[in-house]
Amino acid sequence: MSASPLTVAIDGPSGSGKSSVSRALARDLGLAYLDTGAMYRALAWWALERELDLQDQALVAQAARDLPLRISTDPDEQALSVDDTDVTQEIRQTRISAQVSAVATNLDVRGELRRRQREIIEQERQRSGGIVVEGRDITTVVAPDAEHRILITASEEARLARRALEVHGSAGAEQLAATRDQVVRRDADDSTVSTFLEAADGVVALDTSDLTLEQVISAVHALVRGEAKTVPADPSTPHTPHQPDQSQEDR
Ligand SMILES: Nc1ncnc2c1ncn2[C@@H]1O[C@H](COP(=O)(O)OP(=O)(O)OP(=O)(O)O)[C@@H](O)[C@H]1O
Ligand SMILES: Nc1ccn([C@H]2C[C@H](O)[C@@H](COP(=O)(O)O)O2)c(=O)n1
Repeated sequence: MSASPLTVAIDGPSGSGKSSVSRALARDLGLAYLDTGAMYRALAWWALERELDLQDQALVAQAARDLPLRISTDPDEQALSVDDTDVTQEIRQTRISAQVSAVATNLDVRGELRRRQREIIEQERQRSGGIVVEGRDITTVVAPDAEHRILITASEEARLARRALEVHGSAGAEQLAATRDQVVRRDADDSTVSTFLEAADGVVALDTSDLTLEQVISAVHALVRGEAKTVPADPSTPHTPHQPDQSQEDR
């Protein structure tokens, strides 16, 4: 356990590799791990299970407040349950990936899930010495004061290929086309409410398009150890201390 509590905030678009990298980092450093995307997926699963209209903003926001969610913060145990039903596998289904943005773009839902995320972060800073948290708005809104803030990016082409390989076992034209909705359309929808396609001020951007997963994990370790320099998003502009992003809804 490190001497003072540590939060590592990691954001990035779909298929950039943030979950794989965050889990590995947490495991290596003996920290807790929080997959915030899984929380949005769990809510989408529960709302669909209860046959709610995902377009009904007030109804889905109430579901978010009522959501009986338990999520593991152990990087070695991907476990998530809703009302004692284990949904760890079900939330990864294509039908959830296809519809989750409808709940993730509901601002009242975001307010409630962010509140829960901050609570978990605080608990784990006390209990485990720190946490690696990943999502779309962690570096900017959920934990803008995190000790380390990293945006993991990759070209659209690389992200499509990674996801196609993961879901379909190959990245031919047919598989890439089938993956497009889960990556490109979803990012377009999700980026209407969060900034994760470009690094905010003070956030280190790491382009992983041409890196293996192992190389990315090493690069992130170096950043956290302080061996790599923290750079502003645009190296041509002078670095100014981070101010929490006031432009994004923070409820
Ligand atoms: N640098 C890399 N090179 C090759 N494959 C990678 C790399 N990083 C991750 N992957 C693979 O890409 C796939 C997507 O990775 P991962 O699930 O970590 O992405 P993500 O950013 O969390 O996506 P999402 O937000 O959609 O859940 C996984 O199969 C993972 O093993
Ligand atoms: N902090 C977050 C985390 C996730 N989302 C959205 C974006 C996705 O459509 C969905 C599921 O995330 P994934 O499991 O694919 O990483 O949740 C968000 O808006 N903010």
